Amino acid sequence: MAEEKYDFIIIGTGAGGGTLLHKLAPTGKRILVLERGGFLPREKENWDTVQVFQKDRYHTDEEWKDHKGRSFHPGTGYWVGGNTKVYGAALFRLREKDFGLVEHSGGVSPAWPISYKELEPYYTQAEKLYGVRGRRQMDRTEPKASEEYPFGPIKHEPRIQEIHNLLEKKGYNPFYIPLGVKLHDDMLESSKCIRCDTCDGFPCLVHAKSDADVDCVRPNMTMQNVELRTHAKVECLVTDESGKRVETVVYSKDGEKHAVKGNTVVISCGAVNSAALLLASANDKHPDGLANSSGMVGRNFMKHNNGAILGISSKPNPTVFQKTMAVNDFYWGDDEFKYPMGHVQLLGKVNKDMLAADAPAFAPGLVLDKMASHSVDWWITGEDLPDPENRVTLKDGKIHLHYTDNNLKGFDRLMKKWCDILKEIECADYIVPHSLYFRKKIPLQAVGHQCGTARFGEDPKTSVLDKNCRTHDVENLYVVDGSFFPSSGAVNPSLTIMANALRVGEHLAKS
Ligand SMILES: Cc1cc2nc3c(=O)[nH]c(=O)nc-3n(C[C@H](O)[C@H](O)[C@H](O)COP(=O)(O)OP(=O)(O)OC[C@H]3O[C@@H](n4cnc5c(N)ncnc54)[C@H](O)[C@@H]3O)c2cc1C
Repeated sequence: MAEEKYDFIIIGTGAGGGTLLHKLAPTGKRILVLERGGFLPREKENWDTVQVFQKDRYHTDEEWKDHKGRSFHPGTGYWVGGNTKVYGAALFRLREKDFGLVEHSGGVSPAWPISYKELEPYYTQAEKLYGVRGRRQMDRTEPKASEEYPFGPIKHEPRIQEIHNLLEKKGYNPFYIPLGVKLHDDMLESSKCIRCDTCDGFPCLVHAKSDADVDCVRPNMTMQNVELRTHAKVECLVTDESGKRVETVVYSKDGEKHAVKGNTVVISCGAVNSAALLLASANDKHPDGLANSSGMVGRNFMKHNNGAILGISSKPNPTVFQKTMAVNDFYWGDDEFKYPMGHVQLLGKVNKDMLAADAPAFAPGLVLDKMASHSVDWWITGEDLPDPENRVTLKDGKIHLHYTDNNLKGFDRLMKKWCDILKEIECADYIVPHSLYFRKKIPLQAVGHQCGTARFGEDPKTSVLDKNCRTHDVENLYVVDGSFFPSSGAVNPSLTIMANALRVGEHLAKS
């Protein structure tokens, strides 16, 4: 195994790793990026619902196991850009209170070691980097921002505007989803985004979605100090004799093992794979896994309580680009329930092929088509709480994921509440639960919002990373993907991962 030496080695190119590369590339330091996937191919199948949703074309065919040893296919993909290649690009800031300790009906959501104010400048940078479109001051739970969104909001289509108006009339506060989509509504002829119906959950064939590949990796990969190796899966990290520094990164490519050295090594493989990599790197000095003196590596895995519903009414819904509106009126609870409930947002428009995989429960063909053409489709998120027993382990080199639902009371109330509201405003004669979006038939598959497996904190006994996301135990090892979350809030996680990567990047660039 030939050895080469770099200033920084970044492992993984998703929301965390890709954004970090963007921050570090201008330093001129020698950077090696190792990514287990390749570039996601641009092909007609990018926008083919059957390929994407029924045949899982862009998901890994790897098998993970649940706590009973049953195999399942996780809803995750390995590409340059990571899961941002298929995400819905809803780019939210956590709420200010999410950074403190919050009492939930199901327990406590712990405080972060940094405040919202400390992360705020990096949220602003991340919104600029990913060109977020939105409008401030419509969402009452929105934290104070130092700047406007870089671009105005993506407008609702007529049916959604109608629902927006109906909700407002009832006293609710619908708002525009902050979106990382390169859409210029007023100049569609020159807009990169063509406002189509294959965005949320699909790769973007015309590269009009702001993702870590298009916005961070590609613009930097031709720089002389940056080297990207794709199809390079990191297998383990080897420390020096003291166990205090990572000396060598071992990866496999084209069936061969390679070793590289880096002054600083940053893991960003996604919360599950980063934990797996630390566990796979156990040695004499770190018998329970690298940087795991706390025993917390792999624990406190979170993925949100998620639900999707179709509100079907007699009125057709010809909306094409549907993911434009959200509601946070119940984020912190309501008059009858004093604990947090969660967040409501529109999904990308559901079509008959997305419903088809659930066909035994419904009538096929025309009926599915009719349902899809009359439905308005919603995504509900509640916070799940960190539980040390919800965890990633490795057995015989295979990922095992143990997860038991928690904190469901507020989430269930929100689901019911939202269904009642849709009926009240006559936007749903009936409601159909829709389980396809994250393929929730086997609930564990739904790992899109994975986080928490190497949380940051002040105390090395209860956390894996310090405030700067450096491992407490190994002085040149950092983690910058969703693993660092001590709690998950109830809005989509990516903007927080990106903002934090910029924050950690600044620290690394200075040091
Ligand atoms: C269908 C879907 C829709 C979503 N919609 C939204 C949304 O609208 N808004 C939002 O905020 N979030 C959304 N998410 C979640 C979002 O995509 C993730 O939160 C985010 O991508 C996580 O970033 P990350 O850096 O932690 O991991 P990832 O983005 O998953 O990146 C991990 C990277 O590490 C690489 N890797 C893994 N293991 C190794 C290894 N051993 N060696 C080398 N490389 C490795 C992977 O290939 C990948 O490139 C969605 C997710 C899905 C699946």
